[in-house]
Amino acid sequence: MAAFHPRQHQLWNHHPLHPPSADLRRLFHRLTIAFSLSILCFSLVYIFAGCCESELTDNSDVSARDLLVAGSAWPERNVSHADGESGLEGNSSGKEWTATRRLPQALIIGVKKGGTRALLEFLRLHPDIRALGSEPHFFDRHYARGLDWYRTMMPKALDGQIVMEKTPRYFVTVDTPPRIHAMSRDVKLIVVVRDPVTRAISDYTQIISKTPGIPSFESLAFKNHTTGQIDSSWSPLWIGLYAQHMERWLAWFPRSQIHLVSGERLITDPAGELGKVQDFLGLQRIVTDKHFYFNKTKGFPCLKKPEGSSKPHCLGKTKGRTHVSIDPDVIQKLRDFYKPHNQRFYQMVGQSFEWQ
Ligand SMILES: Nc1ncnc2c1ncn2[C@@H]1O[C@H](COP(=O)(O)OS(=O)(=O)O)[C@@H](OP(=O)(O)O)[C@H]1O
Repeated sequence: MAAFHPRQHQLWNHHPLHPPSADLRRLFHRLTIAFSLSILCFSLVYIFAGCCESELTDNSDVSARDLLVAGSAWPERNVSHADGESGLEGNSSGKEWTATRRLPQALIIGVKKGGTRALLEFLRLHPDIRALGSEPHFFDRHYARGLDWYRTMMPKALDGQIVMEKTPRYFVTVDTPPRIHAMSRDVKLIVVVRDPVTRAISDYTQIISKTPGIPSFESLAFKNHTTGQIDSSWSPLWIGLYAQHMERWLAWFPRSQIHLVSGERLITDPAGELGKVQDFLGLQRIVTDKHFYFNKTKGFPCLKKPEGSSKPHCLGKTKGRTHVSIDPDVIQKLRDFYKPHNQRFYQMVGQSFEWQ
């Protein structure tokens, strides 16, 4: 049997020298301390549990900041996952409990090989942006899963933060504009466009790196090499018919709701392009030239001193790689082919990109 502590005894059978009110005061005092300690313990458990949860969920979709801290390359994922967290703790200053998963208010819809990853990763430095790191391919591949599924893919965001994702294939998928319109007629759309000839070579460089031994660029680009007839149905060339794709978007969204980023200027003047994107999104210009430096070895702008790290960082090896070499005659034929398409595109969007 447990011994009865004399002090406990004292509490209930008060000493004749101590009046009952003094005992009660002491009891009250002890209860107050015990209560405060239990609140403190509870809060600590809650805080630590919260931290662990965000660490675990962030693993499935590593944020630029996480990778910068970890010292590895930026992610290039095509795999979607419900826990697409990205830098929540960085952006929300420990306010996770008020953050919710919402449908995106802004989308980077294209173009493939335009510089979409660089744009997304640079935008993610903005505290008012919460962006999914992977490409969810909801409107082009997973639409049947429904908007609730899509919402669960999104990172948690606080009120006032803009939720966004990038899937470059949206730009060229016929069903996508009406589907996005059905989700939100106010969504802001961003397209990074790049010289369609360079873009096609970049695309082919990636394809051949994944499927070595495929036919040469030339044999795929021409229906008939001798007559010089271009095969514009070949995906790397077809994607570059920007006017054709843009026309479908403009049937659903006003021009003012679509912002075009120059893929070329994103490389030569990332801060300038980022400034315009932040204006378009109605955000304060927080990502500025202070964030970038030009890495001569890589030949691309990289992040100078990202938040949470003292080390500069560049995009991974598959971004900004050496292109396969193409015969200058073939390049000229492609330039001639794209010329009228580019002119139509400039007229349609009221903006020139000065591709040759
Ligand atoms: N800062 C920086 N660092 C590295 N690369 C940069 C950067 N800014 C733009 N780019 C260009 O981005 C091209 C890849 O485009 P995407 O990210 O849209 O490709 S993808 O569609 O997601 O596969 C990639 O194409 P390639 O040069 O052909 O590799 C780059 O030219």
